[in-house]
Amino acid sequence: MEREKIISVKNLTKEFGHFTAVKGISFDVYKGEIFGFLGANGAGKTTAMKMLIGISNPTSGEANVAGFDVHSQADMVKKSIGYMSQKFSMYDDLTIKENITFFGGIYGLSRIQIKQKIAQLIEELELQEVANNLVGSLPLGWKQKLSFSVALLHEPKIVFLDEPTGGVDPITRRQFWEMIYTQAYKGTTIFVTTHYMDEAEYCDRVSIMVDGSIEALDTPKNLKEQFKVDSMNDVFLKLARNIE
Ligand SMILES: Nc1ncnc2c1ncn2[C@@H]1O[C@H](COP(=O)(O)OP(=O)(O)OP(=O)(O)O)[C@@H](O)[C@H]1O
Repeated sequence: MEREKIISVKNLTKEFGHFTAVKGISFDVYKGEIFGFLGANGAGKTTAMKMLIGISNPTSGEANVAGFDVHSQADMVKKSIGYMSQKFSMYDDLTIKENITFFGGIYGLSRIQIKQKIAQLIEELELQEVANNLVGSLPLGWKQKLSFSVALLHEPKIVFLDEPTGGVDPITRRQFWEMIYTQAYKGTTIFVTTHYMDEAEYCDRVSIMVDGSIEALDTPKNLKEQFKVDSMNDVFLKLARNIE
């Protein structure tokens, strides 16, 4: 059976004046896949992701996300996806319940749906003791898990995660990845950027961007074989060195 493409990108390009940040990238992502979008600082990952979530117009090329064209149907793209940015995006001065209520409203959930989601999330994340505490008082790892859950409130087909685990310890990162696996198992597609190469190993497939171009794209296993190394970290280093 042919796998369902949920993201399809062809020659996608973004120029800022004379500088080309994304240079004609092409790739497909399949339903339920965990797709790692890697690259060094400044490689163009965030710029590419912004085009895929419909908040930045491509200079040229095409991208279809969840069945919608990012250029002409950006509003539909936004409704079909969840997004969690590098910068934690909840309100520190609202409680956990208030944040869920607020974002549920933005995503168009009814009052009953919001109530159900609050109960569900508080139980799943074991936040019973702190549900009425300000989000600002939570440890970063908890905020990130909550932020991920909030990005999924409207049950999007795809969730885009831009360096979701920055700054937390390996155990918390591992717990975060358990949540990602659970969600992918339910059929949600996960598009994730990360700087942590151990996390790249957890992805179904990984693309590696260097200076605006995708220089490698395959499963972690195949990439390690292709570059004749034992870890994704070494794949990354070898690729960056070859390009220089
Ligand atoms: N609005 C903009 N105007 C001009 N240049 C920009 C703009 N946004 C990004 N750039 C440049 O495009 C390049 C790619 O930036 P981008 O943020 O996409 O990289 P990245 O791979 O996401 O890096 P990081 O991991 O640091 O977030 C960088 O050289 C950056 O300075």
